[in-house]
Amino acid sequence: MTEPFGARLRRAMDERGPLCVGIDPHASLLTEWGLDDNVAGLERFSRTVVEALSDRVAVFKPQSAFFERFGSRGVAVLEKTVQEARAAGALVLMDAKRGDIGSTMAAYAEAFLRKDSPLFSDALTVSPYLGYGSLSPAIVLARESGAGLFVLALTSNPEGGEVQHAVRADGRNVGATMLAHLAAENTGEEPLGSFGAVVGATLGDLSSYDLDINGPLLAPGVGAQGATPADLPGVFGAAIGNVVPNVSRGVLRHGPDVSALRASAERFADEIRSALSTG
Ligand SMILES: O=C(O)c1cc(=O)[nH]c(=O)n1[C@@H]1O[C@H](COP(=O)(O)O)[C@@H](O)[C@H]1O
Repeated sequence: MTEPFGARLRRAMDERGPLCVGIDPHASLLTEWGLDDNVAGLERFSRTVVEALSDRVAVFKPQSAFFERFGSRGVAVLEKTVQEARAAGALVLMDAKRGDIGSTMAAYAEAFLRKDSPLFSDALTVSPYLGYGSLSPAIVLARESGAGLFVLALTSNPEGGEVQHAVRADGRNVGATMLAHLAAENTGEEPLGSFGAVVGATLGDLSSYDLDINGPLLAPGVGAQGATPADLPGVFGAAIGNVVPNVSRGVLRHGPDVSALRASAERFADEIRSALSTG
């Protein structure tokens, strides 16, 4: 049986540091890299990022939309990117933010979390806003495959609050409710549960939330969205040890030069390390 995602992630974070680099081939980045905004450019971009960083970052997070915009040939590049990154020793978190009624969610789970699927990834981002229970087919298959999920709880964008801060009849807000579901999912798991939350690094002090979910906290927003590694202890408090900060454009804008990409990722990794030690 495959070792559960949470255990594999914990080891990767301990060995390599917790940085997650996003593979987000924006059209503007392809142009900045001197590449054409087409499938060949997409392929070159993704391969360069994987080759530059797969021996040093804990996790890659390819953003599916940037591949889907090229249709089936873009998805073929995504498949190759996932497979090459995993073969090179990095974990892959597929950022596809899937969410649907349970019976359809089962098919999304098959696409990304069934071990022999062409897009099988170590973990998948999912949206719980059709109700946390609608995610249950993905949770079941993730457990079976030794994969993980990252559930959108408190997102980094300013618009997220209208949904996530909404207060329920029991007085708890929606984001806090998602965190509580995840804590229940991860109960008793060691060294770390496989069911993570997405919690933006841009959100400021989150001490009113219980972030102790015994699972990873994906923290997007570092770099282009304005958060810095030094902000992380103030945002995550005692949960800092389980935070996986994501940087996409902040690193990617340094390409296509491989050593510049590496230097940028190392800088973020160093800043994160010192934030963790002071946090
Ligand atoms: O789930 C995510 O990855 C995500 C959640 C969130 O709340 N905010 C957020 O920015 N993201 C993703 O994280 C990445 C952030 O990219 P940069 O702003 O370029 O670092 C993008 O791929 C977003 O889609």
